[in-house]
Amino acid sequence: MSLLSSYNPKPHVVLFPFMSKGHTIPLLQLARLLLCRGCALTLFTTPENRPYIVQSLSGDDITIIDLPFPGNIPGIPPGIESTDKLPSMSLFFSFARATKLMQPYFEGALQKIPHVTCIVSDLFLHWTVESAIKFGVQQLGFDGMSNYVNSINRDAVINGLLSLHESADEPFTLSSFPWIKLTRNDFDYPFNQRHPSGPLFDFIMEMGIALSKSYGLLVNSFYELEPLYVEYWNRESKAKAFCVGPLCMARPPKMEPVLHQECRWIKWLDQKLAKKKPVLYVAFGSQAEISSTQLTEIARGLEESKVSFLWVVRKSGRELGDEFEDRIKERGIIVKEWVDQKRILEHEIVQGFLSHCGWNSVLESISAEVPILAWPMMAEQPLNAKMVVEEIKIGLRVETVNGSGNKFVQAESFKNKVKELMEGEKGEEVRKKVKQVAGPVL
Ligand SMILES: O=c1ccn([C@@H]2O[C@H](COP(=O)(O)OP(=O)(O)O[C@H]3O[C@H](CO)[C@@H](O)[C@H](O)[C@H]3O)[C@@H](O)[C@H]2O)c(=O)[nH]1
Repeated sequence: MSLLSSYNPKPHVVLFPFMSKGHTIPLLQLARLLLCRGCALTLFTTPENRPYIVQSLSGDDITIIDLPFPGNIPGIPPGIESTDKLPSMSLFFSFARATKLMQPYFEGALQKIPHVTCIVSDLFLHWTVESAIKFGVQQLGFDGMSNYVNSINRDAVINGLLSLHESADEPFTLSSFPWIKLTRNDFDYPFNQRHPSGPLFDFIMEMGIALSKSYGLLVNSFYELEPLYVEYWNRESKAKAFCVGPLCMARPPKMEPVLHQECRWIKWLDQKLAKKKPVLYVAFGSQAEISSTQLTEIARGLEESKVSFLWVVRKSGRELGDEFEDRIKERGIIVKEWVDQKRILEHEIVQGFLSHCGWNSVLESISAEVPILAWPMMAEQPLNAKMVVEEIKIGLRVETVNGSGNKFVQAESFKNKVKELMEGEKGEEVRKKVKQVAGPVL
C-alpha cells in the first residue's frame, strides 16, 4: 500500500470515557456528533462495557478497543467494570484509582493508531494526559460537570473558603460570586472537611494538575445557560472550557425507536396523556444508594401527594412492601429496568422530575422543558441543585431533616413539594422558566 492510500484525511479522535454511566453516556453522545461531522473515532473501553458501547454506536468510522480492567483490586469483584455495578459507592475511589493500571495497555494500543488528531478523555482517567504528551498528541479533558460547579469549586478552594469556619453548617460567601452562599456541607468528601487531605484529595489534585496540561476542558453545557461562569472559568483557568452541550440533544442511536414502542411505561404515559393526567417522573440516576427507610418515605410521600408518577427504582422494589404497587396502580407505575430517560422526559404528559440532580439529568430535564424537584445526594449534586433552584430558577427543592448535612427527607416534605411542583403556583413559575431557559437549545 502506498503512503498516500493509507493516509486518512478525516480528523481522527480518540475517546476514552470513564466507566460510569453518567460519564460514558455524554461521551457517546459526543461521539455521535463527531461521526456526523465526518470524524473517524477510536473509542477505548473494557470488555464488560463493550456491549453497552456497541449498542449505542456503530458505523464504519468507529473502532472500539477493549483494554483489560485491572484485576485483584480489593473490594471490587471480578467482572465489575462500571461504577453503577459496584457493591457500594464507597469503592468508587478504589475503582477510579485502579484505572491507572490500564495505562501501559492504553499506550500499547495508541502506538498502533496512525494520525491521531486529539484525545478526549475523562478527568478521572487523568493519567491519559501523560500518555498524550508521550505521543505528542493534544488531549482535551471531560468531567461531565457544569461551568457553575467548576467555577464554584475553584473559587472556594483558591480563596481558602472551605477552612474559614469550624462548623460545616456555617455559611460563607463566594469571593467572585457574592450572591452565592454555601456551607461545607454543599461539598462532597473530602471538601466537606475543614482541611481536606488523604488519598482521595491527592487523586483530585492529580486531576487538577492533569487538566492544567490539557489543551482544554470539554463541558457538557451551553454558554447561554451560565455565561458568567463560562467567562470566569476562561479568565481564571489555563485549560479553557469549550461548551459542547447539551450533548443529550445529539441524534439518538438507531435502535431506540423500536424499544419505545415496546415499553410498557411509554404506553402507560400515553394512557395518562389520553386522560390528561400530568405525570411526575421520579429517578435518581445510575448510582445513587437509597436506604430502605428512605425508599419507604418517598413511597409514602408520592402516595399521599395523589399525583400520578412514574418511578424508576434501581433496587428490587421489595422494600416498598407487597401492597404498595397494588394501592397506587391507578396513579403510579414502578419500573425496575433501565429506561430511556430522555424519551420519558420528552413525553408530553411528563410535567415534573423528582431528581437527584446528576448533571445529565438536569440537562435532559431542561432540554425537555420539564421543571425539577431537587433532592441532591452526593458528588456535586448539592451544587447542581443550588443552580437549578437559585440560579436558573427552574426547580424547587425538598427539605431534608436537620439541615444541609443530612440528606434524609421525610414523606411529608416529598408530599408537599410534589404537590407544589405539579399543582402549585411556584410549580407554574418554574415550569414557565424552564421553557425560557431551554429556548437557546431547542
Ligand atoms: O434507567 C436509567 C437510568 C439513567 N439513565 C441515564 O443515565 C444518566 C445518569 O446520569 P446523571 O443524571 O448525571 O446521574 P449519575 O448517574 O448519578 O451521574 C454521575 O455523573 C454525573 C456527571 O458527571 C454527575 O453529575 C453525578 O453527580 C454523578 O452521580 C442520564 O443520562 C440518564 O438519562 C437512563 O437513561 N436510564
